[in-house]
Amino acid sequence: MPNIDFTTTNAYKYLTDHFIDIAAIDLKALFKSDNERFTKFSTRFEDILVDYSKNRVTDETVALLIQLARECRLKDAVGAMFSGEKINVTEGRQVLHTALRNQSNTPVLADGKDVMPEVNAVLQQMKTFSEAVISGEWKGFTGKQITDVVNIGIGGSDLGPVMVTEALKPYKTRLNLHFVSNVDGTHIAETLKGLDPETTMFLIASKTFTTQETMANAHSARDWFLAAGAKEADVAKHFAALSTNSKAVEAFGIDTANMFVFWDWVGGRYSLWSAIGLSIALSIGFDNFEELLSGAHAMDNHFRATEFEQNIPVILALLGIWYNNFFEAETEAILPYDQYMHRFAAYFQQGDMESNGKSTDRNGKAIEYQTGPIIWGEPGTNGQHAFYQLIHQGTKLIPCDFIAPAQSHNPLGEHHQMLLSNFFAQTEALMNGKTYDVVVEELKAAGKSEAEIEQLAPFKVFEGNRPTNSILVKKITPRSLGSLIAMYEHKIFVQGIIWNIYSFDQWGVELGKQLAGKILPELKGDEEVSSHDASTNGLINAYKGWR
Ligand SMILES: O=P(O)(O)OC[C@H]1O[C@H](O)[C@H](O)[C@@H](O)[C@@H]1O
Repeated sequence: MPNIDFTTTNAYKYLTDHFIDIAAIDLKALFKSDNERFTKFSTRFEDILVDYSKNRVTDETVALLIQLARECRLKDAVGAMFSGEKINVTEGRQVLHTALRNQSNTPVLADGKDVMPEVNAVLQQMKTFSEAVISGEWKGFTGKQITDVVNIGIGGSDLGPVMVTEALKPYKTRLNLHFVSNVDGTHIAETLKGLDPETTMFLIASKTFTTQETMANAHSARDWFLAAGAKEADVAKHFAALSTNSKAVEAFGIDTANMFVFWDWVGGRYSLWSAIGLSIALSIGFDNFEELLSGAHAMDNHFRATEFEQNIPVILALLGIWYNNFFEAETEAILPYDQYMHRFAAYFQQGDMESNGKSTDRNGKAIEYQTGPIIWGEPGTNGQHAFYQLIHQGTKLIPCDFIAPAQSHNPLGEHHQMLLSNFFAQTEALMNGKTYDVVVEELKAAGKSEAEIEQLAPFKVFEGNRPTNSILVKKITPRSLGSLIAMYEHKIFVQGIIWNIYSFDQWGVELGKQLAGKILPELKGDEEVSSHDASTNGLINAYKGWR
């Protein structure tokens, strides 16, 4: 793996100087001076059009950013990931989620062994199982068909399946999917309220099968099931496990025939393509799940083989670095104009922030530059009526990705045109803003007095010059969604390479877990707790007094 401090490269030096020029230029002027800008700075991948022309870049910026990627030896890093090098160094693992969707079936080696036969065997098992449950051939303990499936998992064992099943709801089978993640008993209690133990199936989704939240919810689900009169032997008809940890699954009492394995070279937040995607296969049918994999595989091929100049994940990653490390933008918004994609930003909060929220470089040294951005977002148009004020007129620069399908799954009257008119209008408004002179004209036309105009005008000015990417997709289908997800995954990878961090571990989530493990037994008795700092002691003791 390359190991280069990007701030020591020539490209970084050039970009630092170049930034001073670009910071003084307005996006509108860039469009005026170049008729080819849209053609040059937009690219198509199958049914996805990525327009990055509304970014604060010139030909020179893009060329320098690509030089940066070259100096950081990005190509070698891409090769290292796909060919199964142990690039997840701190955990001693390969990073091979791309093998899970390797529909071309070419051998992929991990420790010298081709992983494809195992990958295909699990896919076959998922196909057989999901088809039996969907068709109703699979029966519950009283002989009834399964109607509802509850996926119990958290983090990467929840967010991907939730996001995809929501995004692909138009493809839904007859099964109703539910997701329980939070250890807050409310989550499982509320989910189970409407369900019938005779027709409910549980998928216990956990890479490690040791995660506290998931194990607690899995036990509660089993208690609920057994309390309905089912016997231990009936568990096999209603519980399946998705995990890398066969021993723990057996110890929990799940029939190994109902176990769907994956491997430690699949990162949790990259696992929806693995057995963790069983809830997706049940929700949209196995053929559609395969389409999702195919779409991702097509993007993998694009990422692997396309020159950086036309490589969508590479370009998006470099633009992110431009804002993060030169403009000092702290956040990035993902704004899907598609109600079905309402969990897309939440999904990439884990994908991006757990991957690149690091402050130690690959040499083990503390980092002195900015790494991963804060990712956030909500579907349009709801966001427009909530937080867009700050994006338009606040003091912070927030690069935004606008995503919209050209075709709606629900072409209801003029709804979709209204939605898309907002999608187009927002990026235009963010770029163009509104000048003082235009504001004055408008106020005059509205019959305002000179004094009123003078008083109001400053508040109505929009500076504009705010960068956006527009990602227009012909239609959100399993295939196009697969490509979109893989596009963001690879963007995250590229940024991790440039920032010289390890994107595939997540040590930062451990400390809280450890401390919770220490506090849990202290909550049991009534005695006062004094083993922590004054604040933590005070809070624990107040809780004990109130419960
Ligand atoms: O799938 P599991 O082993 O239950 O892990 C669930 C989640 O646990 C932790 O929070 C990790 O930081 C996540 O990356 C992971 O997705």
